[in-house]
Amino acid sequence: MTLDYDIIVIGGGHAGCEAASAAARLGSRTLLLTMDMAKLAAMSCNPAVGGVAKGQIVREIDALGGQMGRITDLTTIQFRMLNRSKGAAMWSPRAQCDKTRFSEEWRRTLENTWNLYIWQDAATELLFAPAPETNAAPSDNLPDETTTSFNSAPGTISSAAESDADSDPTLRNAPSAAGKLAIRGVRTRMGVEFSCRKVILTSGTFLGGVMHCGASHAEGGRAGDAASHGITESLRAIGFETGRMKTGTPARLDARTIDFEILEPQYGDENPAKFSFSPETQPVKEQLPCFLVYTSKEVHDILRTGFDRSPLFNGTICGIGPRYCPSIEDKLRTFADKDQHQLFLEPEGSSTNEYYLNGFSSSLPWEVQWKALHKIRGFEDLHIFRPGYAIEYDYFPPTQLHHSLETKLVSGLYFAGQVNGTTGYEEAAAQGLIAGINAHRAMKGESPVVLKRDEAYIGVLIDDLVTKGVDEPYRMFTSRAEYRILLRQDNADIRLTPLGYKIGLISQKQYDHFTQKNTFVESLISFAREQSVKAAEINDYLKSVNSEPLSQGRKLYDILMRNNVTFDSLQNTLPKLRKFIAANEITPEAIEEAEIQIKYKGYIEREKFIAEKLRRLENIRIPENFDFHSMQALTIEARQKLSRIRPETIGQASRIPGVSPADVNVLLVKFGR
Ligand SMILES: Cc1cc2nc3c(=O)[nH]c(=O)nc-3n(C[C@H](O)[C@H](O)[C@H](O)COP(=O)(O)OP(=O)(O)OC[C@H]3O[C@@H](n4cnc5c(N)ncnc54)[C@H](O)[C@@H]3O)c2cc1C
Ligand SMILES: NC(=O)c1ccc[n+]([C@@H]2O[C@H](COP(=O)([O-])OP(=O)(O)OC[C@H]3O[C@@H](n4cnc5c(N)ncnc54)[C@H](O)[C@@H]3O)[C@@H](O)[C@H]2O)c1
Repeated sequence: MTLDYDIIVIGGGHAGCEAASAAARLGSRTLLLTMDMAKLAAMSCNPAVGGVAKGQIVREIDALGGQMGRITDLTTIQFRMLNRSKGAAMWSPRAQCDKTRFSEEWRRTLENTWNLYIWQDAATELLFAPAPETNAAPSDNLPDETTTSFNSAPGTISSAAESDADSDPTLRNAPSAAGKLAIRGVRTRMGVEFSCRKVILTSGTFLGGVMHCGASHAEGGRAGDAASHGITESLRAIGFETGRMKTGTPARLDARTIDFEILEPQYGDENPAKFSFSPETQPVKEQLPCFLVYTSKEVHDILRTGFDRSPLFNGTICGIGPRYCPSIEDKLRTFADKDQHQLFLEPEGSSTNEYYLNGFSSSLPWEVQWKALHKIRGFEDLHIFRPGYAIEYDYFPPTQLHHSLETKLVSGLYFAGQVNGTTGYEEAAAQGLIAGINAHRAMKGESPVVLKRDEAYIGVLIDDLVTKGVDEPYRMFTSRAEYRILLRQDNADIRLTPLGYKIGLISQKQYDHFTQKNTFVESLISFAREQSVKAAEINDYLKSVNSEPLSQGRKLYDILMRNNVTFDSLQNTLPKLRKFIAANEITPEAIEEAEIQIKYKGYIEREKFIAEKLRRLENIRIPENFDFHSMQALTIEARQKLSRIRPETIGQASRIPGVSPADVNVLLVKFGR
């Protein structure tokens, strides 16, 4: 018996859950095939969402109509806006989550998504067929009449998506049939064969997973889960490149055995914000503290006694590890002169005694971890639920993907998440969302959504992956983005919600909420532009915030451009401002947005100008099958790299490592207008 779906998502992690949710909500009959449905969107490592640059990604996911922000809000136990003291471009929301409730909330969401079916099993083989000459038309995608379906109800597609797709530059032309093979189905460990038109592979750290703790090593996708075999082999057999990467996690500790009285607490924000732009979630009400603890020379000395048995150092693990989330043994090597490292002790939930020790990731023998941890102040009587371990797994170099996240070798096959060499829940979820959207759009014969580098961190992430590839687990940083002032967490909705609405993921209600916020922002900015303020009215206030007093009246707008001057504090001084805000019921989010737009206007305009100038290169397309080897004027290295990556535009070609400005000029002479 064969079961048929439009789209099959393999893996119910952060990427797979977003992919399945998006594809089904857009109208594709979707199957989420995952090894354990009790662990949907499981947080394999730290129970936190967001942080520097990752928080911006979560806001973007939410603005496009994804779920991660909403589910984080529903399960937050501590919220902090990191980098508040820096400029708005650096503000990064971060939430500590209740790990169990996060996963449960995802399960509730997916189980109640129409058009989405879950099957608990392991995919062991991908099934291929010869690719049609061109991308299949929607009518070719009807299920085979001879196959059996659970439910034949057709999905609905937003009409806005269909009418506007071609006029929106974000929705680029679909790649034509991506090679000689097309995906046609999946076979599972239980021997079930599913047929489908699209597959999104999101199997995370599970492919060929091997876990290490000292000399002990065992197969597994993460602690408590089996590894997954068969997929890598079936892809390698048809020409995919694969590699090995590694990552690690720290010990989990029993709160009953920690002396919290002597530890330094770290509380959440007094007025916590939240991730989702939707009014349907609220900021966390009752927060739990994290705690700071510190290693010492004594702790380091004990850890060093295990180095010869650390699989990271004795050659047992050869995969490439994350430079930016190093293990404690890596830190001792890199910073050999430091006698102390700060660690964060984070609760894993509100109804568990389990604590996560952020910064102490390790694969040292468990007894070395145990002894060293007992020397940390506050941990003298510690009980450890489980020691830290490292894991090695297969990934697929992401230069094998189009920007749509469809593979270049197999039409209809998409990769998203850690299988693409990234690390982090947020990076995975973002890719899952885009792959889900694009697999659905390809089903309908519509062009893929490709976000540009000046539109979203998600655009930067995917462009970096497919253009530059990865030589270590890729995590997002603000420094990876050229246009940080444009890509702020506060304006993710302005950047992306119109697109989310257009493609059909943002509801009318949410869109109306968004337009209302914009109206508030604009009216407040206009008010500030129009209102003059007399020196006598405001000088006392200005002195109180260490700002130069006025010698004559000025527009409110000009005063707001100064440091330390905020709408909030000005409301007490200027009754007309207070009345305007109250009469128009302007929300705190809109006030904050208006203030950021006023304060950063000059910077924002400068970045927009540069982005516009450089966009010219993004719009010059390179023909799909162009023979770069025929261009003698290019360096040999450029010819090789361009032939391998096959950039779609001159902008993308210019970002490929090894393609010089001189090579770009050669391409411009050939293809420039
Ligand atoms: C030990 C460890 C430490 C980590 N440390 C951190 C950290 O501190 N912070 C952080 O952000 N990230 C960390 N990561 C990585 C983080 O877990 C991933 O980046 C993130 O979960 C990736 O999401 P994903 O959806 O790509 O894959 P995963 O979350 O790994 O999900 C993969 C899913 O696919 C399913 N699956 C796999 N193979 C198959 C198959 N053949 N058939 C059906 N289903 C399948 C699995 O059951 C699972 O549900 C760590 C991971 C591990 C294991
Ligand atoms: N192997 C992996 O895949 C892996 C392993 C570990 C971490 N990570 C990722 O890296 C991130 C950790 O990186 P990070 O150290 O830059 O943290 P972060 O991005 O969460 O926060 C940035 C900074 O905020 C500060 N901070 C404040 N409170 C904190 C708290 N309770 N916990 C942690 N930091 C806090 C720290 O100074 C930290 O450096 C995780 O959020 C995770 O996404 C990935």
